[in-house]
Amino acid sequence: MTDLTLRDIHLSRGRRPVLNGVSISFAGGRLTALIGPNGAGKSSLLSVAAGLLPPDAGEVRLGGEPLSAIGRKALARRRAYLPQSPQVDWPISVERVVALGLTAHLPAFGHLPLALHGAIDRALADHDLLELRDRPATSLSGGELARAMLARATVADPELLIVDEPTAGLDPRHAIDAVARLRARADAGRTVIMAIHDLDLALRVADDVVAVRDGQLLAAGPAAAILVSDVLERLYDVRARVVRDQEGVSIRFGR
Ligand SMILES: Nc1ncnc2c1ncn2[C@@H]1O[C@H](COP(=O)(O)OP(=O)(O)OP(=O)(O)O)[C@@H](O)[C@H]1O
Repeated sequence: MTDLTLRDIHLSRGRRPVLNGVSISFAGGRLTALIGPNGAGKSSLLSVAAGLLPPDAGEVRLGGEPLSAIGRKALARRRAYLPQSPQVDWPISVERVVALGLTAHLPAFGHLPLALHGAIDRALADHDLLELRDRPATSLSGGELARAMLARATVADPELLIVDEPTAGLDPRHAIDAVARLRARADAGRTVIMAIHDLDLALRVADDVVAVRDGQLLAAGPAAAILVSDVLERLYDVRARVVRDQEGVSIRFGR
């Protein structure tokens, strides 16, 4: 299993400091939820963790190796990243969108190897996309496109999976299915990190929670220790109550 470690990360965007000395380790085989208010720096942190945005200072290591020392193709084979608002700019089929997630595993020329067809079929089925496989991705609804993009990010079963708001735009059934599949990937030994605003879903599946505010870590640890009133009130500046009943645990916010 592969750990991802960030050490003393500093990042400015448009001259504004957005990450100020973030150090954190994401353990292999665990699902970590990254939470925090709008503009806290979650997406920036995930982009740095994925090796897509070089930090101004600090270092990211994957399995002990600096990301900067891992070749681009090798990194593309080992990690997948789902951006916050993915887009498709031209009308390729849903099946082709999902197949793009296998690009780093393909020979440079020739047909898609038969062995990879099964992975595409599984990803389409997992994300309830079988009936949409031949539709142009540009014709999908917001939630359907979000599912196609999640299928693309997961089709190669990467050892490091970084997803930015994977449930945004999904209805309750698809959102629950999506986080359950992320949970299953962590159970299979992958390192899974998701930024998420739906804390009830985070409570349901996350092993660990990392709370970020103003570009700094406010708290990090096991989900049950971080998703508590005191931490959530300091994180979001609203009243927060963790409610336990026969249905399970949920979080209620109020002002
Ligand atoms: N391309 C950019 N240029 C300049 N500033 C940026 C850029 N992208 C993000 N920022 C700023 O960086 C800060 C952190 O943004 P980031 O997207 O990482 O926050 P976030 O925690 O993911 O927020 P949200 O919950 O709203 O998605 C914000 O102040 C944002 O305005």
